[in-house]
Amino acid sequence: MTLSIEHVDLNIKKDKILTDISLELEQGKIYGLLGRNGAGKSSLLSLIASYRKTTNGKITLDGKTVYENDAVMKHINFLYNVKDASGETDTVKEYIESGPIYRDDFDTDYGFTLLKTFDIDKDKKISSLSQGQQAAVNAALGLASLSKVTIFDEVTNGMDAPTRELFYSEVLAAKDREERIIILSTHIISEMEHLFDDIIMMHNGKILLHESTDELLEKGYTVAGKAERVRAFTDSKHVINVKFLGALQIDTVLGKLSYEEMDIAADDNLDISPLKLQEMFISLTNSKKEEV
Ligand SMILES: Nc1ncnc2c1ncn2[C@@H]1O[C@H](COP(=O)(O)OP(=O)(O)OP(=O)(O)O)[C@@H](O)[C@H]1O
Repeated sequence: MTLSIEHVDLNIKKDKILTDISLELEQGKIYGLLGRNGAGKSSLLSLIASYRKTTNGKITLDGKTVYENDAVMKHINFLYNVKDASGETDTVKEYIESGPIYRDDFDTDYGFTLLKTFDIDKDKKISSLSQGQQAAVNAALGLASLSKVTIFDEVTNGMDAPTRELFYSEVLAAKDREERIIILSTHIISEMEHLFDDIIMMHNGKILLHESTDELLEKGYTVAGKAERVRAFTDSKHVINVKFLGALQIDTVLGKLSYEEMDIAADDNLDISPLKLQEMFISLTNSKKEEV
């Protein structure tokens, strides 16, 4: 199964929201969709879910057009946080039980198991749940509908740390069990980095990069130590980020280190660590962009 996005533009009135987006997403992978506020993540996701029509270009699942095609759209599930659930009259139980009405791949038993996992009282009204509990119910709906393409747009917002951890485990299990395409858009990068097979970074309505997480993080390293020693070590290198923690300087560098350089770093008491996705994201989405 392949989800293809080909040369997609989205204009709203005179504003160019998305420009020439092309991506190919494969089954059995979790994609981390990253971008600063307003980068265009939700806009792109709403096009994949057929909530909007592309201005140009096309989106297909296994070659079949997604937009206004019920046979394809039923395989795509888009979960996002509802800002105001005060109008919801259903209980959590009724909400989960109505899942199969909307999605024929909905696993009601799994939905109830997830409620227990997330410690949600199924007899409570949706409108009476806290923000984090509503987010957990939303996540349960997305996981329990076994859609081939499952999109979670910042669904962890409001969840506490233990609930987020439980959600991450369920996402990983769902990917392995059903070989889904799972797209997670998030700002909690460092915490979710381990989930992502691939990273898609967006900036100003365009794709900045799409790479496997492993390959991306092999493109550089960080050097930490006494400021003057770090500066001397990275002087002729491609530094994309500099951070200070007290007397410690931490440089993020693109490129590979030779064995000789590693020996020099060790002699200078410098700590060399793998690249961190969050540091890379911050520097790449600064106004002054770097090529990777
Ligand atoms: N209905 C709309 N009308 C006009 N502009 C819109 C509309 N929806 C979104 N935009 C604009 O499109 C751009 C991308 O918004 P989008 O919500 O896709 O970003 P995002 O990456 O999801 O941001 P965030 O991380 O803040 O949720 C923003 O500049 C936003 O103002």
